[in-house]
Amino acid sequence: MRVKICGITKPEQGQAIAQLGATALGFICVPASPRYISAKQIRDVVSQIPRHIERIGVFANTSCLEICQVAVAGDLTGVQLHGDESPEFCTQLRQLLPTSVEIIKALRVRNSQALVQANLYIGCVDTLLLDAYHPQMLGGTGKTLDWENLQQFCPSCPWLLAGGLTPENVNDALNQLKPNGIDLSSGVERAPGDKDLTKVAHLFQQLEARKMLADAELNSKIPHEFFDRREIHLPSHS
Ligand SMILES: O=C(O)c1ccccc1NCC(=O)[C@H](O)[C@H](O)COP(=O)(O)O
Repeated sequence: MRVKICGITKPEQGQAIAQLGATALGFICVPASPRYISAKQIRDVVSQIPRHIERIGVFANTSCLEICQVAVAGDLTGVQLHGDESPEFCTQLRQLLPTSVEIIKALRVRNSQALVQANLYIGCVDTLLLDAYHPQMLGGTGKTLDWENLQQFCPSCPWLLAGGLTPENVNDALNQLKPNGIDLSSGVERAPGDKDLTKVAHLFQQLEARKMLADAELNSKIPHEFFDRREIHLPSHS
């Protein structure tokens, strides 16, 4: 499962979080955010992390040109559109960015209409991300979604779950939903843009324990299923 830790601003924290197990680091390229980071600063973080770690720039309501410039200057592997970008805007951006650069469209879920809206982006973007709606803030709100109401959400493209995830509630969320990845920011922070490495380590311990449990369950099923199959394939004596 993809695990994106968003709102990285410090090279040493980016490096430590990559070592702890993040598959992606997120950089907030929205100037109004307390987690804002420039393309030059993104480069400083990126220079400290292994190349296989994804590097996602988060943008909101800016131009395709600005996104493309930061994507190149920041050596990004993906861009996340966190504002009110239309499917047409995403299609235009797709034509301008190299195909290797992932486009993630974030939907801030206010009501069930947002989930219907998700269908409009299929084919225009690579991945969807569901985040909580907040009247004043675009992201990093710490607010959780109503997971129970999301159980029917099953888009025909990969999707990431965001919104108020913490080391304490991540298992609850994943027991109810099966996203292709998760995205956390304020739930693993001391202050906006200042990640708490103890909380990040706790998150990965929780995910590791979950994986071990799933593996153990799978292993306990194998002998039974294997035996069943052998019986089915026994030669007939008739
Ligand atoms: O984090 C911000 O400050 C931010 C500002 C403007 C647009 C998007 C922003 N964050 C987007 C993210 O990807 C966050 O990780 C996501 O909203 C989840 O945040 P949280 O609820 O704090 O885990």
